Parts: sequence; C-alpha cells; structure tokens
Amino acid sequence: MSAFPPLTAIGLMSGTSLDGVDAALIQTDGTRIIHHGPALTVPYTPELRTRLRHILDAAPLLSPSDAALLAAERDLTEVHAIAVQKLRQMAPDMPVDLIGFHGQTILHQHSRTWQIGDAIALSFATDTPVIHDFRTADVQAGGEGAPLAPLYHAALLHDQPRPVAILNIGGVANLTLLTSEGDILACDTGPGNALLDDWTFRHTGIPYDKDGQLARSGKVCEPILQHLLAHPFFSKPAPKSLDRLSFHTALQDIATLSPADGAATLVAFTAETIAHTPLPEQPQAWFVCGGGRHNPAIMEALAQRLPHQVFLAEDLGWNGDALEAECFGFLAIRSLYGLPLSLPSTTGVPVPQKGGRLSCGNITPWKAKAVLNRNLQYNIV
Ligand SMILES: Nc1ncnc2c1ncn2[C@@H]1O[C@H](COP(=O)(O)OP(=O)(O)OP(=O)(O)O)[C@@H](O)[C@H]1O
Ligand SMILES: CC(=O)N[C@H]1[C@@H]2OC[C@@H](O2)[C@@H](O)[C@@H]1O[C@H](C)C(=O)O
Repeated sequence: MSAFPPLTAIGLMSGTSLDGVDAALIQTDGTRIIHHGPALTVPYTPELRTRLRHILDAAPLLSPSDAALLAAERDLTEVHAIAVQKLRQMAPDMPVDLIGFHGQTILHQHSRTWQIGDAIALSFATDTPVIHDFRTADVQAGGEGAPLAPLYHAALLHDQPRPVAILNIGGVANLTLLTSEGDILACDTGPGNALLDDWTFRHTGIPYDKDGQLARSGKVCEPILQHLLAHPFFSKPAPKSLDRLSFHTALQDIATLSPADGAATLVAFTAETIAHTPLPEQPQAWFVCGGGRHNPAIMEALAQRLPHQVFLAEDLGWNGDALEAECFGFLAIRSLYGLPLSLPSTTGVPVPQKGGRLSCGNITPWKAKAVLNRNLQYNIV
C-alpha cells in the first residue's frame, strides 16, 4: 500500500534519437501504476532536429548563454507545450496535476549531464506545475545520472515471473533486470539506433533505416564488429551509462564498408552488446520497448543471440513507444512525494537518491500548493 494519494501527470521525453517529443498521461501514487492514459509523439521538424544535432555535437564547449542554444531551447520548449496541449485534448476528463519534463539531453559524460528545455516557460504555457532536472541530483551525489527508467520498469513488472527484464532500444539502449530476489539492476548496454540512424542518414538522406531494409540487405563485417566490441565500456560492471556520441568513432571504423554492410554491422553491434551485457542471472523473458523494436533487423539479430524468448512491450498490454514518457510522469510524482528516483544498483549512487526540481510559472505558490496539496519539500521557482 502506498502512503500517498494518486495524482495524474503528463510525462514528456525527448530522447537521444532526436526524433521528437513523446508525451504520455499516467495516473500513479508514485509506487503503483493506476492508469495508463493516452500518448502521442510530436516530431521535431527537420530544421529543429538539425539545430539540435549541431548543439549536441558542440555541447562540451558550449556556453549555457550561447544564442543558438537559447533559441533552440525556446523552440524545443514550444514543441513540448504543443504536446501537452494535444494530449489534454485527447483526455479532457482527466485533470492534470503535474508535468514531468525531461528535456533534451545534449551532453552526458565526465560527471556532467545536461538537459535543455525551459521548465518555467513550459509551466507558464501550460498553467501547470512542472518537475524537471531529473538527473543532476544523482550525478552530484556520485551516480551515473542514468538510466532513470528502472524504478518505473520495476513497477511495470511487479506481477511478472522473475527474473525478468525490460529492454529499451532508443538512440542508446538500456535494460532493467528484476532479479529472482526482487532486486532492480540496470545499465545502458551500448548503442541502440543512434549510430544506425546517423549512418543511414549519411548514405541515404533518410533519418533512419526504415524496417531495417538497408541492414537486411547487407552482411556483417566480423573483424570490424570484434574491434567495436573491444571497447572498454563493455567490460565495465553495471551500473554504467552512455552519451549519445560515446561510440561515434564506430562510424569511422565502418567507413570503408558499403552502406548495407555498414548498417548490418551496426545492427549486430547493438544486438551483441545487449545480449552480452553481464548480468547476475539470465531473465526468463525480455520485454522490448523503444523505437528499435520497430526495426526487424535489430529484433531478428536479438532473437538469434538471446537464450530466451523476446517479447514486445505490447505483449503485456503496454505501449512500447510511450514507456519513457510515462516514466517521467511517474518520476515527477515520485519527486513531488520525496521518493527516490534512483538506487545504488541502478545508477551507482551511494544511497537511494531523490531528484527533480519544481517550477510553477505563473501559478502562485498558494495555488500550486492547493493543486499539489502536499508540496512540502520544494522552494517554488
Ligand atoms: N519502422 C522503423 N524501422 C526502423 N527503425 C525504426 C522504425 N521506427 C522507429 N525506428 C527507430 O526508432 C528510433 C526512435 O526511437 P525512440 O523514440 O525510442 O528513441 P528515443 O526515445 O529518442 O531514444 P532514447 O531511449 O535514447 O531516449 C528512430 O530514430 C529509429 O531509429
Ligand atoms: C542521459 C540520458 O538522457 N540518457 C538516456 C539515453 O536514452 C536511453 C539511455 O540513454 C538512458 O540512459 C536514458 O534515458 C532513459 C529514459 C533513462 O534514463 O532510463
């Protein structure tokens, strides 16, 4: 039994694939999922995507007051506000207490994690309190700051036979293992779709390898694959996390291959690194979410390498394109209630760690307190 009453949140996630904003509505008390509401995606325009990509490439040396950064942040926030507005129209009977706004990660390396997005502006635009900045507290406490989905994944898996895993194949791939003892272990596993997206775009001008067509027409280059697998990240124990660009030199390593063979080699790289992630026990079942599950080349490569059957999130009635957005609605409510967002076994943080910050825009503190009812721990921004 949870100590807290249920609230309704909209979670907003714009992932490392730079494809757009996922939004999902969720009702939860921060422990149990009471209702999965509707979900949607608002794609970035190609122009915004290109600007964000330049910012991501430049991020290590970028000043927070850079004019192009601030302009992109404003436009990005507007896309999030549109997503909130559209989602509200889909569920007019569900008043929204809170928004969980992840923001766009532009850097995640060397004990620095940086998500852009203007939470105060979003709160003004939506007239709703916004929780944001989910990762900083974990990093400041000595954790990896990612992945943060594991506590949500564990809530989703609570009635499944263990050991069981959820695998998210986004730009980067990450997994959560719920062990037979009920422990929650997690890490990023390696590349998901991001390298393949970049390779496909470079060679075809199309932003991703639709239905795995390019990869399926190619052949894996084993020597290059073995070279890629020798990266020290893969021998590091979990918890561990990645930046979108962590393996970017792989694109140089495969530069001499044909577009099809390069794509096939990158698909094998993704699948091998997932299948060989060191785990204390092998899950009886893997449930896959994230855009990579739409790529048959990745799913076939995974099925060949994993000892147990691979299922889709949809096999349990979940929406595999919405889980990350739902997660940030769930974490926003946990943040509000002062519950941890991460554990030593999920990010390596020394003790269970709270996180997130609250922005209230034009909502006066007394109104926010009335809306949120139990807002005891925040200095309202
Ligand atoms: N039909 C399809 N065929 C092949 N790949 C697809 C298809 N549909 C989606 N994808 C892949 O899924 C990606 C988007 O995945 P997703 O939305 O899970 O990423 P994300 O949320 O940005 O990632 P992250 O988990 O890193 O935050 C696309 O960039 C593409 O590579
Ligand atoms: C720093 C950052 O934004 N990391 C993302 C990224 O995308 C997938 C993987 O890398 C995961 O670690 C994380 O997102 C999910 C939502 C997470 O925190 O669990």
